[in-house]
Amino acid sequence: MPQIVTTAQMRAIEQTAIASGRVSGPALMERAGAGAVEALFETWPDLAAAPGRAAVLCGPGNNGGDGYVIARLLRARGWYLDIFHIGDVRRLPPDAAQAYGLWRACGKVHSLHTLTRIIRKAAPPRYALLIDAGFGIGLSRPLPEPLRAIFAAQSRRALARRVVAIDIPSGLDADTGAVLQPVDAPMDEAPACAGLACTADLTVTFHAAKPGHLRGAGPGLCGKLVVKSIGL
Ligand SMILES: NC(=O)C1=CN([C@@H]2O[C@H](COP(=O)(O)OP(=O)(O)OC[C@H]3O[C@@H](n4cnc5c(N)ncnc54)[C@H](O)[C@@H]3O)[C@@H](O)[C@H]2O)[C@@H](O)CC1
Ligand SMILES: [K+]
Repeated sequence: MPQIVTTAQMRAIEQTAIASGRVSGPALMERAGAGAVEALFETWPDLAAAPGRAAVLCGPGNNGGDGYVIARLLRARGWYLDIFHIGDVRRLPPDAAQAYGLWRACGKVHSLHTLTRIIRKAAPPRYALLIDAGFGIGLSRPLPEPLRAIFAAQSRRALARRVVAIDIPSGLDADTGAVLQPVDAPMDEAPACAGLACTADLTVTFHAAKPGHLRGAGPGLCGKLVVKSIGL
């Protein structure tokens, strides 16, 4: 596997593999989800031994699809899952929609606003794990406000004991390592405190690291970086 690929190179590698008929998009997504679960249990064996409760943030693209695969695999291992979808599930792209459909045979999906209400309560539930499958290499603009409030709360460890980011922490540009800043972002706060990006303890990426994991704000937001093969 190469050590670093840009987002354009990653998309080209995936498209070539899919076009050759060697693998399908949904199969790649299954491999990504399985790789993420493997990495998190390798990193935290205590979580493999004692299933707990996890919150999964699922975004509007294929990163969200990875989240639905992971939720299904964790449920099969005895975890309780609270799934929060960012956006409208009816607009998911095809591979992610398929992963969503398979999850819906196992459990419910809540809107992101439900989690916003939970974090406003005096004593929010502390999840064993927060899974950030919000945005991956397709992030194109600053994070929406409700998600920023959730990541700001998590920067105070208010929500979960551990955070795993799928492919890249949401809010971080995978090519540049920059945190995308909205015009109303507070200038005097660090990106994590302002919720402009997810601060992870573990980031699981696929095939190869992306430049943004290793540059700029990347190392500070990714935590431990694990690269998993998806057979490309
Ligand atoms: N079959 C596949 O396509 C596979 C995809 N993979 C996963 O898919 C990811 C890439 O998927 P996508 O290209 O769909 O990209 P993303 O899932 O990162 O998100 C793209 C979507 O989010 C929207 N968006 C971007 N920034 C936003 C913001 N700030 N607020 C609201 N909406 C925003 C875009 O308009 C687009 O609809 C990878 O990072 C990886 O996690 C892996 O599962 C491997 C297989
Ligand atoms: K992510």
